[in-house]
Amino acid sequence: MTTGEIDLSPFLKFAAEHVAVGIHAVDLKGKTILYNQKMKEIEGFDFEELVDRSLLEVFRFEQHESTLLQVLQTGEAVLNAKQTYWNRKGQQITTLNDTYPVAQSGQLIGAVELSRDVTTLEKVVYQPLKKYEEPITFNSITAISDSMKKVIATAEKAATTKLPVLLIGESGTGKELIAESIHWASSSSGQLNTLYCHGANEKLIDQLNQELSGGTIYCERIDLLPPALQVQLLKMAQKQMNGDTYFIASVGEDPVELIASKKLLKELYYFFSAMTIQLEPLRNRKEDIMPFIEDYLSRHRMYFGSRVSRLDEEVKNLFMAYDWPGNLKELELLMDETTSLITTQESISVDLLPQHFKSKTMNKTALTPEDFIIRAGKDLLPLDDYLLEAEMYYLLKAMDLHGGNVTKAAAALGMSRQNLQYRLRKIKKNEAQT
Ligand SMILES: Nc1ncnc2c1ncn2[C@@H]1O[C@H](COP(=O)(O)OP(=O)(O)OP(=O)(O)O)[C@@H](O)[C@H]1O
Repeated sequence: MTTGEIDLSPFLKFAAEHVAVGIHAVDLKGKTILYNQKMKEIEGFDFEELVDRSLLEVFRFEQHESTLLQVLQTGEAVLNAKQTYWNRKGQQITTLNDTYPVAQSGQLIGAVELSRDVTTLEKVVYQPLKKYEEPITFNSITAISDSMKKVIATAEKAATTKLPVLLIGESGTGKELIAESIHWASSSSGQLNTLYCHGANEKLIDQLNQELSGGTIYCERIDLLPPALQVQLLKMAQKQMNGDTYFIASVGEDPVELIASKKLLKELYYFFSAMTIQLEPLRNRKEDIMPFIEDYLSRHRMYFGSRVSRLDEEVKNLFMAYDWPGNLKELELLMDETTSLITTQESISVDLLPQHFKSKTMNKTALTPEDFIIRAGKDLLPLDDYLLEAEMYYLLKAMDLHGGNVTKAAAALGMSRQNLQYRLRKIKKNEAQT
C-alpha cells in the first residue's frame, strides 16, 4: 500500500506488531496470514511453537477459529463476542472479539479477528460468590476433599501468624478465595488490595507503593510479572513489611520450576514463602465436584427462584470423567452457561449442556491439539503417519463444529461431500484396525 511516494507496508507491519490488540487474519481458505505478537501473548504460544504455521492452524481451529470460519461463511461481522478460555499456558483468559469479513473490489478475500484482553477487568467484575458485597470467608469455600481441608486448616493458621503466604496452584483452583478468606480471618486492619500481575506495569506498582497504608495486599500470579517488575515488587514489599501491610501472593506452577526457568525471581519467592499452601487441581480431588454443584444450584434457586436441584446420572458421569483443566472456575462457567437455559427443570440433562462441552467429552477424538506440537524429548512420527493423524483430527473437528453435517463440513473444508465421506470412511476403517 502506498500514499503518494511512501510505501505504507512497513508502517502497517510495525503497527500490527506493536498494537495492544491481538490480530488474527485468515484468507478465504481459512489459512492464517497474519498473527501478531499480542495474539501470541493472549493465547500463550511460545515462539518455537509458531515456527511452523501449519501447526498453528490446527490449534487455531481447535480454539476459536470457528468465529473466523463463521464470518467467512456468512460474510457478516461478529462483534463484541466475549470468550473465556484457558490458553496454552493454562492461564485463564477473557477476550472481547470483533471478527470482520474483509473484501477487495466487492469480493470477499478473508476475515480478521481483533481480540482485546479483558482478563483483569473480568476478574474484578465477575465475583459470583459475593453476596451483596459480603466478604468471602473460609465458609464460602467448598472443601470436602482431604487436600482442600488441609488447605483451609493451613490457611487458618497463616491468618493468625500474619506471615507472608505463597499460594501455589493452577488457574481456577481457588487461590484468590483463600487469599481473601485469610485476609478477613487475620488481624490485618484495613482493606484487601489485589495486584493482578497479568497486565500490571511499573506505574501501577509505584502507585500501590504510595497508596498502601496497612491492610492486605494479594499479588495474584507473581510469575506473570516480567523480571524487572518482580524486582520492583520485591523492593516495595520489603519496604512495606516494616509498616503494617500483610502480604499474600500466588503462582500458577511449582515455584522451584519457575525459578529454574527464570520466570520467578528467587528472592521474591523467599520473601513470600514464609508459609506455602498448595491447592490441588480439581482432577485430583473430584470429590469436591458434586458438593460444589449442590452449593451452586442452591444459590441458583435462591437468586433466580428456579427449581433445579440435581444433575442427570449421565451428566454426573461426564463431569466425573472430565479432567477440568480450568478447575472450579471452568466448572462454574459451565454451570453458568448451562443454567442460563433452565426454565422449569429440576434436573440438568445432557441436552442442556453446551455443544463445546459435549464435543469435548462425548465424541472424544483420540488426539488433542498438543499431540501435533513437535517437542524436544518427544519421538517424531514418520511424516505419513503424522499427516494421517493430523488429517483425522482436523476432519473430525470439522464434523464436530458443523454438528455432524457432512455437507456443511465439506463446504468449510473446501472439498466435495463425496471426498469428505470417503476420508471419514477411511478413518473409521483405520480406527477399527487399531
Ligand atoms: N473451593 C471452591 N469453592 C467454591 N468456589 C470455588 C472454589 N474454588 C474456586 N471457586 C470458584 O472459582 C472461581 C475462581 O477461583 P479463584 O479466582 O480463587 O481461582 P484462582 O486459583 O485464583 O485462579 P487464577 O490463578 O486464574 O487467578 C471463584 O470465583 C469461585 O467462584
